[in-house]
Formats: sequence, structure tokens, C-alpha cells
Amino acid sequence: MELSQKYDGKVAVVGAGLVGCLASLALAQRGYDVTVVEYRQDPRLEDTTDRNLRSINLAISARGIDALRFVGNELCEKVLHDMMPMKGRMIHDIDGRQKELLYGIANEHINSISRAGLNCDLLDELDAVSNIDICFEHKLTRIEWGDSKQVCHFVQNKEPMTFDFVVGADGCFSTARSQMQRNLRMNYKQEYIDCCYIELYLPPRKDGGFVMAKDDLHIWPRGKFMLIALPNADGSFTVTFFAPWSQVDSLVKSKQETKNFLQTNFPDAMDLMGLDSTADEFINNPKGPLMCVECLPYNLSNGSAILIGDAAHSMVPFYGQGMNCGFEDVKVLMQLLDKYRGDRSVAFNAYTATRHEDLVAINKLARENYKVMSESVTSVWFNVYKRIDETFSRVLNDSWLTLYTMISFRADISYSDAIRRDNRQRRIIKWISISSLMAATVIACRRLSQ
Ligand SMILES: Cc1cc2nc3c(=O)[nH]c(=O)nc-3n(C[C@H](O)[C@H](O)[C@H](O)COP(=O)(O)OP(=O)(O)OC[C@H]3O[C@@H](n4cnc5c(N)ncnc54)[C@H](O)[C@@H]3O)c2cc1C
Ligand SMILES: NC(=O)C1=CN([C@@H]2O[C@H](COP(=O)(O)OP(=O)(O)OC[C@H]3O[C@@H](n4cnc5c(N)ncnc54)[C@H](OP(=O)(O)O)[C@@H]3O)[C@@H](O)[C@H]2O)C=CC1
Ligand SMILES: Nc1ccccc1C(=O)C[C@H](N)C(=O)O
Repeated sequence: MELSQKYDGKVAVVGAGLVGCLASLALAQRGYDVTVVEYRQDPRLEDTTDRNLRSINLAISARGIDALRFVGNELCEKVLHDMMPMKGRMIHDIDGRQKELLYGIANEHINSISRAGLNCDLLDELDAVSNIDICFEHKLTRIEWGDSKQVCHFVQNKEPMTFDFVVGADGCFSTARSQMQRNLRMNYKQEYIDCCYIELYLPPRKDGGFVMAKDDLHIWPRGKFMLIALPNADGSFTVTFFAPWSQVDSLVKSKQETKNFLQTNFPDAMDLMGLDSTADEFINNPKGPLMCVECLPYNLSNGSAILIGDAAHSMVPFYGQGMNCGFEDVKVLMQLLDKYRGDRSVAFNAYTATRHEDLVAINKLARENYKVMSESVTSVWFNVYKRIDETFSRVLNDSWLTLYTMISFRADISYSDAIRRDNRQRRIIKWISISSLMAATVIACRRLSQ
């Protein structure tokens, strides 16, 4: 897509991950001369050895899709070709019974997509744009900040490069961020949560079919720990186990104990996955830490640098929103650049001023969703509340929307507005419940006294 507004400048996008790729395409459309500097090798090379083996698939929903469309309809169609719709949570109880809880009232769905596939497809798009250069195996180590020129330094004797500005999209351990911190009073918070994740695998049937419903996100909620499974286009599922570190540490000491644990808590999943091989994977696969990162501001005030994606706001994965939010960052930033006709200083400052509230909101929701997935989905009150909430939504249409719908299916409602609207709705439901209870008590008392 070509835009009529064009701006001048040479920009370094640090990181060719999901968010860095989308940002590069959007910046190139606006006329910038884009150089993407990426630490890793090109993931499309067959002999790539440092391919990321974690978080094989991701859930993409309205905000991510809307941001991709903002950059280009055709791009969006191309890169989302293989996604698998998931219309609800399929809850597996300890006896293997399954119950589906739909995400939306109008058959809305989130979608499972391969992380590597999406990243490679986006990189192919970058290759096709003349004003984008990609430099793989360029690990940023240091930035010399100047008034108008920023000099980026890399490892392994790679030549330094000079840019007008830098977009930091280098993930949760961002070097761009730590370099900005040397030039800016940036508040920064990093917190590991007490939860470890292990990725496991559920293969397809021999004929390539799915062994469980393919259009749901499967959950085995067990209180402090849980197993989840997202479908892949080839008939397999990527299964992820989440639990406190102490529990994982004690389990992996003994294969027999691991087997007992898996068989006791997830018998139906083990029938499908194979107990012995899953226990081996459980013990040997990488154990991932989970953390939240928040910082403020996101930019240098003279317009020479800005942070987007996980570099600015890494969140725990439980709402499936990290990448979606990072893609939305790109859209919001481009809208501001267009609004201020390429005045980076004004646009970047406006970004920090307006975006922070939403980023804090989704970070908090992401943390809270662990309890929802691992525990609340099995509670009577959660299910009664869901019914009431959805009934109001059916009757009142757009003026009442469930929180999940606002976050996952409505890109036009900001994260912070979604929380505000949900809080108001909760107060109304609470008030109606209390009033109904009081009315019922009064009626019962009257009847008894007659
Ligand atoms: C288990 C798990 C499940 C998840 N599931 C979902 C989900 O379902 N839905 C969702 O929306 N999000 C999900 N997320 C979050 C999602 O993975 C991230 O939000 C997303 O990958 C962020 O993209 P990014 O481009 O900002 O960062 P990254 O994907 O980390 O990309 C950063 C890039 O920068 C490069 N880099 C790093 N340092 C340097 C350097 N010094 N110099 C040059 N390059 C550098 C890295 O090599 C990398 O390629 C999940 C995360 C985890 C851990
Ligand atoms: N919010 C969360 O809880 C988490 C989010 N993520 C996000 O998921 C995506 C994919 O992650 P993935 O590729 O597996 O990330 P990795 O764990 O592979 O980390 C990416 C790079 O960051 C550096 N790094 C790793 N751990 C540390 C550390 N403790 N301190 C400093 N630097 C570190 C490493 O660089 P080097 O080789 O130089 O050491 C590594 O190559 C990323 O967006 C990441 O931001 C990932 C994990 C948790
Ligand atoms: N992709 C994920 C990865 C890890 C943990 C959860 C997700 C989800 O997407 C959860 C979904 N949004 C849910 O609320 O059921």
C-alpha cells in the first residue's frame, strides 16, 4: 500500500521479530529509509540453528488483525492464511469430561497461528520493499545518542551504522531500552511471576486429522497449575503446561513422579499424547520464565527513539495479547505520525502520553487471566456471571459488551476503556443481584408472616 504522506529520515528498527517486521513495513510506506538490525540468523534459512523452539503458536485476535489490515489488506490476507479459529475454551475435567465455554455471543473467535510461519511470512514481505534493508546477525550493543544522528554499534566487528532515529522492537530484554535509559529518566519495572511454562506436543492422527476439537482452545484447569492446547494447521496441538516453579522443580527430579502426576491430573490428555514420551518431554524441554515489564516514557523527547512491542511492555501470555498489543502499538504510532505530519518529536511524545494507560491495563488483565483460566472457569459463580453478562449483551447490543469481547474482538475499544466499561457493568450486576436478593427476602418474609 502506498501512502500520500511521505516523510524523510533514516530509521533503524531493532529486532526483526513480529512487531519489528510490521513496524518496518509501516515506516517504509511512509517513505522512511528503513534498516532492520536483527540479532539472530535469518529464520528462513534451512540451516538455521538458533530457531526459537518456544511458544510455537500464538493466538491472534481483532487488535492484531486490525493492525495488519491497517498496514495492508493484501498483507493481512497473505500472512494469516494458515490460522485456526478457536471459538471457545474447551474445559477438560479430571474425569475426561469436556465442556465448551464460547468466547463470544456471536460466534466470534480468536485464532491460532504459527509464530515461525507468521514471522517468516512477514520477513518475505519486507524483502519485497525497496526501502527496507535487513541485516541479520547484527546484535545491537550500544547507541551513541546525538541531537540529530544516532550511531548504533553491533557485536562481532560489524560496522557501526548512523540513523536519524531508532525504533526499539527487540523484545523483553531490549538493548534499545537499556541504551535509552542512559539518556533519559525512564521508570522501569520488571517482575518475574512464580510460574514456569513447558511446551509439549500432541501429534496429529495418522491420517493428519485432529484428535480433539480443532476449533477450541483446550484447558485442563487444576487450580495452581494447568495444561492448555492450541491447534496447529497440520493436525497437531501445541500443549503448554503452566505451574509454580517449586512444583516443576520437584517433579522433574523423578520420571516416575512426573508420570504419576501427569496421569493423575490429565488422564485424557495422556491417553492422546502418550504418557512415557510426554514425561520425557516434560523433564527435558526448556523451562520458560514469565515476566512483566513496564516502562515510562517510551521515547526520547527529541524524536530520536521510541520503544514498541515487548521491549516496551512485556506481559505474561495468559490473555494471548502480547503480540496483538505490539501490533496495535504500530497502528497507534503510525496514526500519530500521520496526524502530526511526520513531526517525530510531537508524535512520539503524544504516543507516550496516550498509550501508557492502555499498556498498563492489558498488563494487569494478562496477569489476572491466569486465575480465570486455571481456576475460575470451573466455578459456579463464574459461569452464572458469564450467563448474566452475556444475556445483558444480547439484549442491549453494543451498549453492553463482555470484557473478553472488548479485549479480543473489538479493536475499536481501547484496553483501558474496556476495563472502565466492565467495572461499570460489574457494579450494575452486583446492584441488581443485591436488589433481587433483598426483594426476594422481603417477599419471602411477607409470605411467612401471612
Ligand atoms: C509462552 C508464550 C506464549 C505467548 N502467546 C501469545 C499469544 O497467544 N498471543 C499473543 O498476542 N502474544 C503471545 N505471546 C507474546 C508474544 O510472543 C510477544 O508479545 C511477541 O513475540 C512480541 O514481539 P516483539 O517483536 O515485540 O518481540 P520478539 O518477538 O521478542 O522479537 C524481538 C526480536 O529482537 C531481536 N533482538 C533482541 N535483542 C536484540 C539486539 N540486541 N539486537 C538486535 N536484535 C535483537 C530478537 O532476536 C527478536 O527477533 C506469548 C509469549 C509467550 C512467552
Ligand atoms: N512476558 C514473558 O513472560 C515472556 C515473554 N517473552 C517474549 O516472547 C518472545 C519470544 O521469546 P524468546 O525468543 O523465547 O526469547 P529468548 O528467551 O530466546 O530471549 C531472546 C534473547 O534475549 C536475551 N535474553 C534471554 N534471557 C535473558 C536474560 N535473563 N537477561 C538478559 N537477556 C536475556 C538472549 O540474548 P543472549 O543470547 O545475548 O543472551 C536471547 O537470545 C519475545 O517477545 C519475548 O519478549 C519470552 C519469554 C517470557
Ligand atoms: N494464547 C495463550 C497462550 C498462553 C496462555 C493463554 C493463551 C490464550 O490465548 C488464552 C485465551 N485468550 C483465553 O483466555 O482463554
